[in-house]
This record gives sequence, C-alpha cells and structure tokens, in this order.
Amino acid sequence: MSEFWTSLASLMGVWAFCQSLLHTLFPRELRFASIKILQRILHWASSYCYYDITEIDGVNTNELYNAVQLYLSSSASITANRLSLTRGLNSSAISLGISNNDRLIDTYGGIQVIWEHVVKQRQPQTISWRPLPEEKRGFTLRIHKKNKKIVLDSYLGFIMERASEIKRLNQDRLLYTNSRGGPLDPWESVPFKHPSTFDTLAMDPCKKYRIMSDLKDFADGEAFYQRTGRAWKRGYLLYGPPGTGKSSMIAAMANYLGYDIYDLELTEVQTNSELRKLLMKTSAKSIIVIEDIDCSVNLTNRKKSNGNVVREIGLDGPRPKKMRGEEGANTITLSGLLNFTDGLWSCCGNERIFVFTTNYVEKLDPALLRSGRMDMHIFMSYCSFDSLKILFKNYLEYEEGDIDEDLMKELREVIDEAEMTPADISELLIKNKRDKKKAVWELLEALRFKSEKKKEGNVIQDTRALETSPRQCGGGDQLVKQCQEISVENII
Ligand SMILES: Nc1ncnc2c1ncn2[C@@H]1O[C@H](COP(=O)(O)OP(=O)(O)OP(=O)(O)O)[C@@H](O)[C@H]1O
Ligand SMILES: [Mg+2]
Repeated sequence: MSEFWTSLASLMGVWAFCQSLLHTLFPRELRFASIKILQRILHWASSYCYYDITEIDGVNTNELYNAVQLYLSSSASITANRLSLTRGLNSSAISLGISNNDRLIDTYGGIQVIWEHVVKQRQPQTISWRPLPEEKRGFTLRIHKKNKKIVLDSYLGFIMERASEIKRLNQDRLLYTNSRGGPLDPWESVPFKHPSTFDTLAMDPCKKYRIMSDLKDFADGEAFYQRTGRAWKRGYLLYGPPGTGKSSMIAAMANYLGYDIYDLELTEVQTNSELRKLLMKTSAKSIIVIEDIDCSVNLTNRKKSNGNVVREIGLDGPRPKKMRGEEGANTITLSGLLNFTDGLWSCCGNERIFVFTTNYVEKLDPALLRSGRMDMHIFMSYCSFDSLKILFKNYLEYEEGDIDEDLMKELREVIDEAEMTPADISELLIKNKRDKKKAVWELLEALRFKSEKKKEGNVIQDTRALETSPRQCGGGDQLVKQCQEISVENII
C-alpha cells in the first residue's frame, strides 16, 4: 500500500513540474492561440459544421434565436427529458423549451441535426448604454457538412415559418369590431374566447364533416391557390331561421382554424372607400363576418335603366339611385361590397374567409351569392334527430343508448315536424339539467305540442326554411365514407 502512495506522490510531482515548465515556456497568450489553432484543425478535419445563433446579435435581438426556441418547443415535448416551461405575454398556452446546456436531436427531410442550448455567464459590464442580460444565451446547430445546402436553403426557412405558426396558435384569438374603432385604427379588438366547436355544434354530421374538410382544404391550400391563380380566400353564406347556430358556426370555424374574427358592422361604414380601408387593415388567417347582411343593407332597391341594372344599398331607406360601380358620398353600393369580397382589393391579404349570415336568403342579390363570392351556401336547419343527439350529449351528458329506445323512437317521429330550433331545445335542456329524465320528457311534450299545433295549422309556416330532409348518417369511418359519396355541390 505504501508503495502505491509513493508512486502517486512522485507522479503528481512530475505533473506539477511539467505544468510549471509549460507555463514558463508558453506564456498565457501563446497557450490560447495554440488551443485555437488546434480547434481549427479539428474543425477542418471534422465531418460536421456548427452554426451559432446567439440571442443578441450585436445590439439587436436575433429573431432567428426566438424562432428556434419556439420551434424546438414543439419537438422538445417528445424527445427531451428535462424541459424549461414558459408562458408568453397575451398567451394562455404554456410552451416547452430545452433546458440550459442541453441537447436535442431533430430530423428534417431525412437528415439529422443536433441543437444545443448554450448558456454562459456574461462578463460583468463596464459602461453600456443598453443593459444586457446576465447570461449569454445561444443555440448551436451541429450538422453534417454534406447537408449544409439543405439546412441553409430550406431548414432555417422552415423553422421561421413553423415558429410564426406556433406563435399565432399560442396567442389568444382576437375578435375585432369596427363599431368602436377610431380613424387611425378602425378595428378594435377583444380576446375571443367563444367555447363553440364543431363537436358542440348540433347539425347533420355529414354537413359538418363536409364543412370541416372544406375549411381544412382551404387552410392547407396555399400551393393550390398559387397554382390555379386564384386569390387565397373563401366565402361562406350561412342562412336559416334565428337560433339555428349561424353565429355558433362562425365561432366554431374560428376555433377550428385558429383564426381571428373581424365582425364587420356595415351600418357603421359610410363609403366604399371606407370599406376598402377596413379590408386593408385586416390580417391574414382571419374570418371577416357580416352578420344579418339583409338587415345591414337594403339590397332590394334595384331598377333597370338603359339596359343596365342599377343597384343601390341604402342604410336608411331609399337613396338616389347610382349606376353600378359609381360611388357616392355617405353610401356603400353593392359594387363596393362585391369589390370588398371579390375585387382586386380582396386579395390584399392572404388566407381570409368571408362569412355572411342571413335569416332571409331570398332577399339577397344573386350577384352576392354567385360562386367565387360565396363558395359554399350552408343551410342551418331546425333541429334534426342527429342534432338532438349532440344536444343530449352536450347538455345532459347522454351517450347513444342511455335513453330508452321507445322514447328515442318517439322523439325521432316528432322532431322534424315540430321544427324547433337548437336554441329553443338547448334552453329546455338547460332548464332541467339537474333532472335529466324530466328534461327528456319535457322536451318530448314540447315537440308533440308544436307538431300538433302545426298539424292544426295554428303555427304560421316559416317560408324562410328551405328545408332539406336531414340525412341519417352512421359514425366514424362509415360517416366519412357516406359523406364522401355525396355529390360535390356548393349548397349544403
Ligand atoms: N346548431 C347549434 N348547435 C349547438 N347550439 C346551438 C345551435 N344553434 C343554436 N344553439 C344555441 O343557441 C344559441 C343561439 O345560437 P346562435 O346565436 O348561434 O344562432 P343564430 O343562428 O346565429 O341566430 P340569429 O339568426 O338570431 O343570429 C347559442 O348560444 C347556442 O347555445
Ligand atoms: Mg347570429
């Protein structure tokens, strides 16, 4: 044992001697220089190259650093064991990130890259006009030299795109209105927190499926719109009696796509140019809504003059007629509205959806409804049996099979004839939500009563309801198949 200690002591002595010799022969500067040269030789010989993305680029914040951080937050959740959690300003979502001096492997187009989050203590500052954070943060990207081109050409661009998408999705949705905005900023916004989703929306499952796939195709359709030379926008007309879920559908669309909503109050707009300015101030990935379009503007005042159709939209009764395309003071014309949805200005921003709602579709000018302006006409009908099942699930937490079969049969028999809106049925179910059985029985009574009244002719027929018989669909894959088989038409 003593031999061991003796040899260890002599080894340490040799080490101390070598160190002092090194210090005497190579001064500090020379040592650093030789380490650097050694590093360069190693880098040159290595098959990898490294990119440093520092948080602060000179005096400015490096946007790429923030983008990488956001981008990695989406893949970090799957691969890393240790994560840092943050919650951004104006966001209710918690995002994940790689911890300090940790590594993460990412794959892009079949190539593997390694990200390292490098955090060092910053040297104490002497005098600086801008205080810098105490820590010096940055990402180091390690890639194979042969993949340099693909990384520089597309990977970094892909990261920037994904990061802005994540940022948008993490932020709360906004609901804009023009009724309170000033001349400088015509839109005023509030956070949009409507809970309506396609799951809670009571409507024919086939219709719902078709609308959802149409929206998805639209949102993923950048290449298609580019290839076909069409402006990246889509129009939906929602029509049907009050309380059938038109506004709820708009909220569900916004929640589904993660878009902001611009609720355009047409009665607040004085001229076509004001309308155009409002359009220019809307952002991409948004839904521009004009609710009750038949009430906001009067589209019925038309007359033929010298063979030209003269259309005029008055806000408070008939105004002097103007030729189509002509613009007058304090009035919006139909052509102004058409230009808004379909003209050159309509494509001043990308990925926008126009939604018009009305209770009286027959009052609208055909020019407003033609394809290309309103690509899809969606009839929001009275509550059907399929819709009722969704309402039972929403309000009573009843699944299929929870209700007695005979009772369901009776409900199915009366529901179409009773013509009750989902809004009316929801109210009835909410009223009795503590006593679920009572809720169903009371609903059946109400439906029977309404259908009897209708048979007796005591209820005035609602001429607005352009009813299509509710389609009975199955669920899951069967539903998808059935819906795909329905011929493609734009009126559903
Ligand atoms: N299809 C539906 N699915 C689920 N809930 C609905 C549906 N239709 C109506 N409701 C309920 O009724 C309420 C009113 O519905 P909503 O405002 O969407 O109707 P609307 O068609 O826009 O009516 P209006 O024509 O009067 O504007 C909603 O808050 C919602 O709770
Ligand atoms: Mg509404």
